[in-house]
Formats: sequence, C-alpha cells, structure tokens
Amino acid sequence: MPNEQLRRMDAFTFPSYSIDFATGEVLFDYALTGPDGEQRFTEAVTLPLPAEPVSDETAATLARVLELLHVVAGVSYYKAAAPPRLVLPAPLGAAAADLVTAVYTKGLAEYAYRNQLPHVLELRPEVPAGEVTPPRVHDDSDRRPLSAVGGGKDSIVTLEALRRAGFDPVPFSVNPNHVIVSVNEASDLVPLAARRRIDPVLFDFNAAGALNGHIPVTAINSLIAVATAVLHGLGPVVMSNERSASDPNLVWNGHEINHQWSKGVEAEGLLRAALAEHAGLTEPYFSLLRSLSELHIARLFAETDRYDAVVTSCNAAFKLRDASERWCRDCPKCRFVFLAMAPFMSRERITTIFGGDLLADESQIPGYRELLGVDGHKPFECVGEVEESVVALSLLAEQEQWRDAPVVRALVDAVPPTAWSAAATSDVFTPGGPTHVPAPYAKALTALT
Ligand SMILES: CC(=O)N[C@H]1[C@@H](OP(=O)(O)OP(=O)(O)OC[C@H]2O[C@@H](n3ccc(=O)[nH]c3=O)[C@H](O)[C@@H]2O)O[C@H](CO)[C@@H](O)[C@@H]1O[C@H](C)C(=O)N[C@@H](C)C(=O)N[C@@H](CCC(=O)O)C(=O)O
Ligand SMILES: Nc1ncnc2c1ncn2[C@@H]1O[C@H](COP(=O)(O)OP(=O)(O)OP(=O)(O)O)[C@@H](O)[C@H]1O
Repeated sequence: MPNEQLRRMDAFTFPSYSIDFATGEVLFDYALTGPDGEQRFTEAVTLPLPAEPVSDETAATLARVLELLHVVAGVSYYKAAAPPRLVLPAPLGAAAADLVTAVYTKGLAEYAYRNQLPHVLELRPEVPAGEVTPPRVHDDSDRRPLSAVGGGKDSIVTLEALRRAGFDPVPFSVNPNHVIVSVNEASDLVPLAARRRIDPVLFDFNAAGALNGHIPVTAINSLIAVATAVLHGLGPVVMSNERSASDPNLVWNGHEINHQWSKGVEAEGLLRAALAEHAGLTEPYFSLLRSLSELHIARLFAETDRYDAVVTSCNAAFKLRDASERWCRDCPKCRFVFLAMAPFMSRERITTIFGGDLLADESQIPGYRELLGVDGHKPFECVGEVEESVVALSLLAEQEQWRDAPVVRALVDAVPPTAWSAAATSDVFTPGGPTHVPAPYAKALTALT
C-alpha cells in the first residue's frame, strides 16, 4: 500500500483475536481503515502449553489477559499510520482504559517526538459503551514466580536473588535468542518460552518508508508473560525494571518523552491495576529491582561471575534481523553498562565480558560525554541517569587500574564542578522510590542489598 494511502488512514481497529488450545497459538487481528480501503495485519503469539489440559476457569482468566494483550500489542501496527481514531473492540473498565490510553500516548511518546506527531500524545481511545462482566478472582500468588529474562545483567540479578531467597523461579522469555538460551543454561533452571511473530507486512511497509519508531515493547512482553503464568498456574511475573527507567529523556510540548516508559513505575502500576480489574488477578506482576539504580544493580551483578561468558545487555544483539553476536561495543547501552560495571571488577574481567576495553578507546569519548550530561540529552536507550554515570566515573578516578585510562582521563577533565558535587552527595546506592514489591518478596530484595 503506498505511503500516501497510509497517511490518509483515519482509524485503527481490532477486528478479532483467537486462541488454539491444541497449539497455544494466539492470532491477533488489526486493521487500519480510511477512504482508500483497509489494511489488515495479523500478529501471532505462541504460548507454551502446560502438560495438563487447561480448565474452563483458567481459559476464562487467560481470555481476559489476552483481551488486554490484543489491544496493547496493536501499537506496532498503529504506528505505521498514526490515524486520529483508536477504536477499541469491546467495553473496558476505567483501569484497563487508562492502561490503553497511556500505552498509545506515553508509550509512543518517543515515536511521536521523532516523527513530529503531537496528536499521538493526545490520543484518546474510543471505548464502546457497555458493562464489562466482572472477572472471576484468580489468586495464584503463592505459586512459583515467572521471572522474565532478557539476557542482560538486570534479569540475572533478579533470577539469582529469587533463587537465593528460596522462590524457585521459572525463567521466561519471548523469542529467546542464543544469548537468552545461554543465560538460562548458565542458571541451570528450566525455562519457559513464548514465540511472537510480527506480521511481515509491517516490515515491507517499513522498508517502503512508512512511519516507524520506538514502541513500548516491555508492556507487550509483560502481558505475554502474565498470560503464560496464568496458563501454567504460576505465581507473579517478576520483572527487573530499575528506578531510573521512570525518568524521562526530555520534555516536548509539555509532555515527558521517556524511551523506557513501559519499564517505568507508572506503567507497572497501570498494568497491575488493569490486570486486577479486567482479569481478576490479585498479585500478577511487579519489578523486584524497582528501588535500585542501574549502578547498584551493576555492583550486585559483579558479585558473581557465573554469567560472565553469556551476559549481554546490548540491544543490538536482540534485533529481529542482523543482530550482533554479543556486545556491539559502540552504542550508548554498551558504553553505559561498561562504565557501570568497571568500578566493581578487575579490568581483565570486564574486558573479557565485553570483548574489548571501551575506556581505552578514545573514539568512545563523544558518546560518554552524552552519558555524563556534558553534551546533548540522555540518549534514547536503556541507560542510567547522568548522576549514576558521574558517580561511576568518580569511582574509576580513584582506582589505580582505571585512573590513567585515556577515556577516564578525558572525561574527568570534561565533567563540570556542579556535577561532581551532585555525585558526592548522591544516593545511587540507597534503595528508594515507590515499588509494588509484595511483602513475601521483600526479603529477596533485602537479602540482595
Ligand atoms: C533491538 C532494538 O533495539 N530494536 C529497536 C530498533 O529496531 P530495529 O529496526 O533496529 O530492529 P528490530 O528490533 O529488529 O525491529 C524491526 C522493526 O520491527 C518493528 N517492531 C519491532 C518490535 C516490536 O515489538 N514492534 C515493532 O513494530 C520496529 O519498529 C522495527 O522497525 O529501533 C526501533 C525503532 O526505534 C525500536 O522500536 C526497536 O526496539 C524494539 C521494539 C526492542 O525490542 N527494543 C528493546 C531492546 C528496547 O528498546 N527496550 C527498552 C524498553 C522500552 C520499553 O518502554 O519497553 C529498553 O531496554 O530501554
Ligand atoms: N525477550 C524478552 N522476554 C521476556 N522478558 C524480557 C525480554 N527482554 C527483556 N525482558 C524483560 O524486560 C525488562 C527490561 O529489559 P532489559 O533489557 O532492560 O533487562 P535485562 O536484559 O535484564 O538487563 P539489561 O538492562 O542489562 O539489558 C526486564 O525485566 C527483562 O527481564
């Protein structure tokens, strides 16, 4: 379909979804509609099936979770045209409608900013009138937790914390690649996996220049994880989203633009409320690491070397096509994670983990200046706050193994005195801020810190 026709689309709708309990395949249909006709998309999610047949009660709860997933996963296709109307398939309660509104506005905020589409930030879904039948209450909160694994340091810290606290976590991933498979193998835990297939038509549209940009992928992965937990009679989905994920990159037209919005505490609260209201789930989802800074998590990661040969936080390793093998060593996330881990490891160990020494490479200096707030704004990536980077640099400047590294020397000279004084009184190693960690899990966090 030519781009001019896509630009004239005036509504995005959700025609249907279906689940096949023989295969675990769930098909979600979407449509862009406008004066030139309709463009359909189908996304396929294959859930891992349990050994036992699925009871009617479980199927009913699962259906409620999938109704939310259907609407939330539509962002990938909505963004190809950004029409003014978002027409939901069925009535929703207030909490579920709040989640959907936030996913399509705040979750697409970086996309709206980069494509200069301010109307996306004001989008309000059209919710059909009618009552929603209250869900049956579903309480599996005392069962084994499902622990989302992304292959990076954060989910490894969570997995180990849960295990040490005696929770016997089940690792879970969507489309696990070789990195995630290796992390699971290193953990010696038996994982569950779901498959997600984006409609290939979207990639053709992207190649032809359709509107494109970042989407709130954590919201989608989270709902797939909750659906899997319900299907397998497991307990809460435990995420590893950190404190700084809630902080915006910049403010545009009075709106906060946050690359990591669906990892933030607001999204966590909205998802929990929607799952309670719409699916009757009492304790479905929380982030164990919410109160911790990235720097603190890096320090905790350094305490064990079990995952050194496999841990990979670089997003380039998770592209659907042309992925890097492990760390690309040339992106904001590689730079930040190297800086955050370096104070807590020998230079030899971190160089082995990354396959190179980023602080010996002067071509990294411009990228590090952004992370340290000397130039530009916080990059649109999963990186910590400027203050965390300055604290990490101050720790490196005190260490003999690092203080003469070319990048460390250049950065120490570049950071302004105000940043050093903020770093000197920083609370980056003090857990803080709102969390949704339930009481029984608080001990896993306390043991950690
Ligand atoms: C791996 C990555 O960072 N991808 C981002 C990148 O996409 P790229 O084209 O380079 O590669 P692919 O990921 O293979 O995507 C191909 C196209 O498919 C679209 N798409 C992908 C996944 C999806 O769920 N829906 C989609 O429509 C995508 O638009 C591509 O055209 O750049 C894109 C544009 O900025 C990003 O949207 C891609 O980000 C992925 C969705 C992704 O998985 N990113 C995570 C690594 C990520 O950024 N996580 C954030 C948390 C964000 C959140 O709020 O949840 C983080 O770690 O901070
Ligand atoms: N493919 C995936 N399947 C399921 N959950 C995922 C997947 N990728 C990431 N996650 C989860 O989403 C959250 C955010 O991912 P993120 O990439 O920040 O974490 P990470 O890989 O654990 O650590 P790092 O920040 O070092 O990359 C984490 O809780 C992570 O476990």
